[in-house]
Amino acid sequence: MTAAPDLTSAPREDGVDAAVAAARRVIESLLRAGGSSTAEMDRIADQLNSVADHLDEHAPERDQRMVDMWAREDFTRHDPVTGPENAIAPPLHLTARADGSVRGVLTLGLPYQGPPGHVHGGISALLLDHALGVANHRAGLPGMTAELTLRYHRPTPLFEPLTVTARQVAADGRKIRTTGAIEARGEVCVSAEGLFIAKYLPRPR
Ligand SMILES: CCCCC/C=C\C/C=C\C/C=C\C/C=C\CCCC(=O)SCCNC(=O)CCNC(=O)[C@H](O)C(C)(C)COP(=O)(O)OP(=O)(O)OC[C@H]1O[C@@H](n2cnc3c(N)ncnc32)[C@H](O)[C@@H]1OP(=O)(O)O
Repeated sequence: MTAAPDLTSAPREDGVDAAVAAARRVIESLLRAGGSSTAEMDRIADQLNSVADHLDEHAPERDQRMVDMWAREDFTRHDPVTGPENAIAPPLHLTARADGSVRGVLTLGLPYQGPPGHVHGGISALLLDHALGVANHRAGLPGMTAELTLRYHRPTPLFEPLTVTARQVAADGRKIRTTGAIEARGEVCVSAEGLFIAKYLPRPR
């Protein structure tokens, strides 16, 4: 069986992707440790600030970095859902399925908590907005989100595999209709319907 084609950038094991994976671990570890931890937080703050200082000293100008971010035709590497260069991305890795839909599996931890032990509704909305956007891209007719309607059927668990799916279902002129869902243990936790308008802002040059 051949692997499903990638629609988002698979993280590499070295370079910035590895540093970003470490940063995600730091975010989770800080939240896990919390205010009553015996860890030396003042020292940790100094260390983290010195890492950030080093990164800033070696970063390109922001305008140049924006051009770089939008130079690729296939995947974005910086976005807050799938981006291997973005430490706030879970990240979600999406692949194309033969039926035209897109699919990814991820497990969310403490940084994404809303209700006790469950995923924040805004995080579910973020995942679905992006997955619907990637489904539109895959269908060859991308657009900007004009409306996103979510139904929260049941709480979405942390610490368990979640399956995110999306597909473009109709296009009428510039109006694109796209649906998606987040499932856990085979049950739909959140479903989404989106209206997208075929338009994109110019890329930085
Ligand atoms: C260049 C592509 C980039 C490629 C990069 C390379 C690799 C990328 C690879 C993968 C990335 C894949 C996917 C990306 C993933 C996720 C994308 C995230 C999506 C977003 O995160 S995106 C940010 C949030 N999004 C906004 O920030 C939109 C703000 N907004 C606007 O920018 C305008 O508002 C707009 C554009 C929506 C419409 O403006 P407009 O001027 O173009 O169109 P206009 O108003 O003429 O409407 C035309 C017809 O749509 C109807 N219509 C319009 N809006 C409607 C609404 N809300 N409800 C119901 N109907 C509506 C009208 O009623 C009319 O209908 P009719 O023709 O029948 O009269």
